[in-house]
Amino acid sequence: MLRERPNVIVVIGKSGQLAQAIRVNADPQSMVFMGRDDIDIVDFDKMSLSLDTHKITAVINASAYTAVDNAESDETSAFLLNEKAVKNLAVYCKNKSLRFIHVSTDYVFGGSKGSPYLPTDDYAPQSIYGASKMAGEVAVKDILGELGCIIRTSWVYSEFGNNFVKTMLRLMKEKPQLGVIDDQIGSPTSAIALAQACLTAVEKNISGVHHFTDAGVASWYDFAVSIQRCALDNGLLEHPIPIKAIPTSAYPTPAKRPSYSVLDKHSMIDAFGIEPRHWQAELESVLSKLK
Ligand SMILES: NC(=O)C1=CN([C@@H]2O[C@H](COP(=O)(O)OP(=O)(O)OC[C@H]3O[C@@H](n4cnc5c(N)ncnc54)[C@H](OP(=O)(O)O)[C@@H]3O)[C@@H](O)[C@H]2O)C=CC1
Ligand SMILES: Cc1cn([C@H]2C[C@H](O)[C@@H](COP(=O)(O)OP(=O)(O)O[C@H]3O[C@@H](C)C(=O)[C@@H](O)[C@H]3O)O2)c(=O)[nH]c1=O
Repeated sequence: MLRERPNVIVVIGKSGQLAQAIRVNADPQSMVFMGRDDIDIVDFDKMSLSLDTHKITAVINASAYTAVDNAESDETSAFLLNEKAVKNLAVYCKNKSLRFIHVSTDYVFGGSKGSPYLPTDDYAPQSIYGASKMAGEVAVKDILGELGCIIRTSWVYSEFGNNFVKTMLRLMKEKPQLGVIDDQIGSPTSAIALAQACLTAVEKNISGVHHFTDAGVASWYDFAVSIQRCALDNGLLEHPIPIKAIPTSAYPTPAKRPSYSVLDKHSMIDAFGIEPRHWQAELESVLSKLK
């Protein structure tokens, strides 16, 4: 006897930070995770064949080209994944009347506003990564209109994959001292909290552009100092090293990053009914899992 296929939410991405965080948050029976070995989202026909094997209620796109500095010399790959693949997913969702939750970044903004960016503020990406993510957002808006949901977030970290927290912990073990930029301001965000927001967007049928980050504001230097303090408190590090606050000019990188990219979360708090926790509380939770 043929068993009826269950309805599932498809998550594009498997080994990335957000994909793994969604897996921790969600009912495994109702989710299918598709990494790059399972689906070719850059080719519409191949992608459709893979998606057609499931009975889908919604698609969450947790995939992206996220190597900010590498994107400066690999624009083609960044746009393939952050624009073309997003277009493909949006068209598929439109054709099948599926909900599409897409995740974007604070790096679509320029950084000169000086007060928290609203979901409706103008784009001014400073990097190829930011420009490619902007192109993906524009595609979702054009193709799906108010049927799509874009969640912009920033400075994501977790116990999974690669991120600033893990880089800092490694460098704090290897180096006698560190210099960390203190004139780029944003909001660190736990992937676990972001995953919950993505699932809430599906559950509550939320559409439009919303900002989700942890509460509070920090420079990368503030974040590094807190990482070291928490890691010493819970035994992840044995001894402190000096951390020097440095200007952006003292840490040259291929990609330019916004000097200020705090995101205004009011529309998200109203629509999602989520009150984000402060980033320092989230940091303690994540570091306790790394012990
Ligand atoms: N990391 C951050 O600081 C921030 C991230 N964001 C956004 O959040 C989202 C999630 O980011 P995050 O979890 O950190 O990303 P990661 O870099 O941790 O993971 C990237 C994901 O993209 C998938 N992927 C990469 N290349 C391909 C490909 N060719 N085909 C299919 N899938 C592919 C990977 O698939 P696989 O599972 O097969 O490895 C992986 O699951 C992204 O949209 C990102 O732009 C926004 C702001 C900050
Ligand atoms: C390693 C290191 C970095 N830095 C600086 C460089 C940079 O300005 C900042 C952050 O460095 P990273 O390269 O780890 O982070 P970066 O890749 O810029 O992180 C970004 O990723 C993408 C995907 C996003 O969408 C953004 O929201 C943001 O999280 O810290 C130092 O000042 N000292 C250091 O020792």
